[in-house]
Amino acid sequence: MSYQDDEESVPYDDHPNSFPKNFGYGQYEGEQDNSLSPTGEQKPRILLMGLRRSGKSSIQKVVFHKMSPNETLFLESTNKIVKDNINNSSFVQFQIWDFPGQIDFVDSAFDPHMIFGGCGALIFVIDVQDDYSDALLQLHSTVTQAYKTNSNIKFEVFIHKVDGFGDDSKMESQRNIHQTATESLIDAGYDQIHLSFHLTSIYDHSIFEAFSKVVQKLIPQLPALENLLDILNTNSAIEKSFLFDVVSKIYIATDSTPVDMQSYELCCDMIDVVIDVSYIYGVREDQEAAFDEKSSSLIKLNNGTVLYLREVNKFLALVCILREDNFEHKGIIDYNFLCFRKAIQQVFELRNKTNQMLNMCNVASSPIMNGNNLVDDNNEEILNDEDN
Ligand SMILES: Nc1nc2c(ncn2[C@@H]2O[C@H](COP(=O)(O)OP(=O)(O)OP(=O)(O)O)[C@@H](O)[C@H]2O)c(=O)[nH]1
Repeated sequence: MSYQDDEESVPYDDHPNSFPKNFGYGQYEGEQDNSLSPTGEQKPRILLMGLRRSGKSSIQKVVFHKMSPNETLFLESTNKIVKDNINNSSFVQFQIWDFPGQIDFVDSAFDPHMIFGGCGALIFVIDVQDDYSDALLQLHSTVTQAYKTNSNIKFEVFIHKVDGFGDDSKMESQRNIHQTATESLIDAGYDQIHLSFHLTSIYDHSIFEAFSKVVQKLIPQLPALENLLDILNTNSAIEKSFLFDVVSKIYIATDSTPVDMQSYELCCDMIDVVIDVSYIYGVREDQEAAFDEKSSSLIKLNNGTVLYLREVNKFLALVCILREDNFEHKGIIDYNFLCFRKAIQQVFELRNKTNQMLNMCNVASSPIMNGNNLVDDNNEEILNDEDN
């Protein structure tokens, strides 16, 4: 068994809705692999696990590489661990490891510390269109093994391929899976393990919404971002606002009011429109990217609602939903937005400073921690040992 160090990215030109190279996630030919962020921080790792053909690679390709869902029909089975560096705005930096379905982690040949040690979240994908009893057994063994190694991991179960299911069947599958999985953990004495469940499909926005929630749990600054969005909403009569990572369309934060799926979908569609129109009409010869500080968009819906998008930085956009009447005070909204953008920059700067200081302290005082983080080289060794 070997692992592949970073994904062979699908060439961006192949996909009609793809971004140019300098706009995308992941690593491209010629770039260096680096499991550290530019500030020297160890990137959290997200593991994608589940049985064969459950849909792991499809999820990763659709969310982070703009592959259209239909193209995933032609994906070949993964036979190595595929690592993908997601290296975008400073809030969205992590590595995704896509595991082949046939790997058995309970097998003693694998060092669980190398796999689960630096892991932030473990996504276990269950194909709900198939008989999922084996998947539930594997979920149990994977989660318990991971928890024994690293109790800080967030466990996320994607009840996947729910397209074509009615609301009742979706709820029933979720109830069954939730009940069986949690009961088996409690019976085994692991009642402290918390599993989060998400109904997902690559054929609609549910996969982006679920990934948004996974990523948000890995952003320590989330409460600060939510607070800033709440303040912006209150002072600008905005009903709902999302801070989007433009490339993947996952939202890294929203205000404290509940998310309704329709609003999220509308905002995602708006991002698509803005990016597409920008790339058709907005790119000048001397420009690399069409999404810049002047990017903004306003869409009036026929129900008296307005969608308003503003660029926050190269990779982030704020998308707000508000009543048309309240948009009469556009000047105030724009002024408040500038204050919001400045505050976000300050959060970035503070985070970078803290990380640099922490790294200096770690280098000085904790060689063990560094050892634990140096997963790449060691991992290669360990997984190659399997071959021998
Ligand atoms: N209907 C439906 N099919 C899906 C969905 N996601 C993935 N698939 C299909 O499931 C099949 C397997 O997808 P893969 O992404 O290759 O599965 P995998 O888990 O990576 O498989 P291994 O690499 O063998 O472990 C493909 O034909 C996909 O098109 C979904 O949300 N709905």
